[in-house]
Amino acid sequence: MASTPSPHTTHLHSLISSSTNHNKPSNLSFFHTSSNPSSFKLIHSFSTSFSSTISNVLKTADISLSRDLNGFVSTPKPTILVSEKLGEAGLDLLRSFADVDCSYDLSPQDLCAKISLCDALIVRSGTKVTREVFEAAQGRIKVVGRAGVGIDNVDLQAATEFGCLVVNAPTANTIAAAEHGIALLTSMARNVAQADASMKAGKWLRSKYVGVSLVGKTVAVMGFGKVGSEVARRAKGLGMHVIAHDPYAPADRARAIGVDLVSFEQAIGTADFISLHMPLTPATNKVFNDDTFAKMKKGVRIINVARGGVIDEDALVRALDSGIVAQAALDVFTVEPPPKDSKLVQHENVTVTPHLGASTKEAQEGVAIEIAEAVVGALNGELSATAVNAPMVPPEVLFELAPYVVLAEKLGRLAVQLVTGGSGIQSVKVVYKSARDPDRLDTRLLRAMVTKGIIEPISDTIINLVNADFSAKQKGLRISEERIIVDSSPEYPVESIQVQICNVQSKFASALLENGDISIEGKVKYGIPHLTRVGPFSVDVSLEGNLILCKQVDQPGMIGKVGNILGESNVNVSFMSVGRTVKRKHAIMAIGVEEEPDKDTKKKIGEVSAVEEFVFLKL
Ligand SMILES: NC(=O)c1ccc[n+]([C@@H]2O[C@H](COP(=O)([O-])OP(=O)(O)OC[C@H]3O[C@@H](n4cnc5c(N)ncnc54)[C@H](O)[C@@H]3O)[C@@H](O)[C@H]2O)c1
Ligand SMILES: O=C(O)[C@H](O)COP(=O)(O)O
Repeated sequence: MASTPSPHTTHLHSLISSSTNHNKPSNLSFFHTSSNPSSFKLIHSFSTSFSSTISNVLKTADISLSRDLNGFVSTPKPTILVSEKLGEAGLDLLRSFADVDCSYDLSPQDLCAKISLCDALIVRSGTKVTREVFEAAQGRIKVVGRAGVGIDNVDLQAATEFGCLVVNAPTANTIAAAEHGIALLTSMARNVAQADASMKAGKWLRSKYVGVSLVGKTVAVMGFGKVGSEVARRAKGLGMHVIAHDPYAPADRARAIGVDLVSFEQAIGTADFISLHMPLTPATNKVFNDDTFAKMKKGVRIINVARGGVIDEDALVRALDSGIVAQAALDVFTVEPPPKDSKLVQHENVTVTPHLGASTKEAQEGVAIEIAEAVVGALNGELSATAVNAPMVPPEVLFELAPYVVLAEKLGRLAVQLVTGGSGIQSVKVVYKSARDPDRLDTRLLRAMVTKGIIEPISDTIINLVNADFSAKQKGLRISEERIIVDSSPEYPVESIQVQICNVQSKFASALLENGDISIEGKVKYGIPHLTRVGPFSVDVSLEGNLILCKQVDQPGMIGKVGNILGESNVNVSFMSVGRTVKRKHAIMAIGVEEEPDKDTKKKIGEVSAVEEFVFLKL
């Protein structure tokens, strides 16, 4: 195991892959700025120099998975523990390669007892792969395979710390989940489950179970990803009007199937049915709560085949009791299985299924094959396209790039927060200014970090060096790169990094360039990442804590006014910088703050007469 990582190396650890695939072309492109003779063009598949750099890194890394796996592969037969039911085709594939131990329904203690004898573990959503499991494995376990999409039952941080690769099977159960969503939608609308139960209890209640029709009704699909878009397609086939909310879905993908992308408020305020398909992330945790139920159309019907945690379940019971929500159909729960006396499960207007979304024969066979291939490949030391974490690598390996790695992620994270919800991000450009010869500057790690910064806040996928390009492609996100050679010291790998998000609307119009792209730029100064440009405005603040960007009329006293408001609310200002394009016209202030200002404080800043716009950004 590696020595304790520094904050910088933690980022590196999270990005280093287990091995590299020299054959896999990347979607990376470098573009030429013809006006600038020192820039260069390379429509790129991984360059030889790059591949060998990474490869060498992995070969020399004491704890690289490559090396662990190479060592492991030389042992006669690995052991794979399968802790939940897996399709036979997947099991056959595993058995042809390893000793397979199918032990279902293990207690946490039994799992911990077995794990030190296993090289890989395959689970579904029912097994909690906790830090204790990795501790108990005593370094033997190399791969955890999640036979499905959601990886919220695996402690990814612990897996990464213990050098264990986690892979999932993200595509094989999409249709099954979408079909289950539609099954719940239609059966809920016609009270199928309730009517069935009443008949089995000897009753014949024709007038009690009059349903509602679907044709012409509006369904809001919340989360327009793989499952959401398939649900939308099917709902259109039922004659429904389909709208969707997904701040990060491309509008043209929605348009192609006749779906309007709308804001969260519009979606929940106009829909007759709301179908949930977003991942469980800190941003979506309990996003359906008392406040949001109150904004819904009275009598709305809710379907959840995503994750229980996106709904505040107590609030849903209240909304059902008050009639705001007429019915709910739920496949997933905050705690699974839910308590037997759960008011939600027992509610007469609620239809429930025990997390069956992915449970069709076809999906389970598909998932089993997908995960078996991924686990066997990983045990053979191959690059996995569905890796969701990465093993740790010693800090010295990419020490030089460490502060730039942090800068790249923070710029991505900041840029994505400047996008107005509903805009849909399709194209991102990363511009590196460097004095280095291009062959001596490996930007794949930096690009992966920008990708990580952009995607992680909007997804439950952990982005690393292995899966950054794959994840961007899956989300329809094109990341292009430009390198501009500048006349400075080649001692430093990068002079500046600029992140541009193309053709989107921004919450903070001052971050837009003339061509309509959001643009932010940063540098590393004394080892610390700094924000140095927002749109056309130069600033200089270190990227630590949180940030307020504020555009105001360039006049005396503005720093004091905003500073006072923050001070009165006990918000500590850590850094501050003012930039302007033309004297006495407009300026922007970049203010580093340690705490997030509360609603009132933000309101007061917005009310300062010379403040034209401002935004709070989490780093
Ligand atoms: N019930 C089941 O058995 C079952 C089966 C498959 C998938 N799932 C769950 O369904 C969900 C979707 O799976 P998927 O394969 O479609 O994933 P996906 O990543 O393809 O799609 C998720 C979409 O949600 C969007 N999103 C992120 N944050 C959002 C927000 N705040 N508001 C609205 N949209 C947001 C993303 O941009 C993305 O387009 C996941 O939670 C997954 O675990 C459940
Ligand atoms: O995230 C998923 O893939 C689904 O929730 C399916 O979970 P399961 O494998 O436990 O059925």
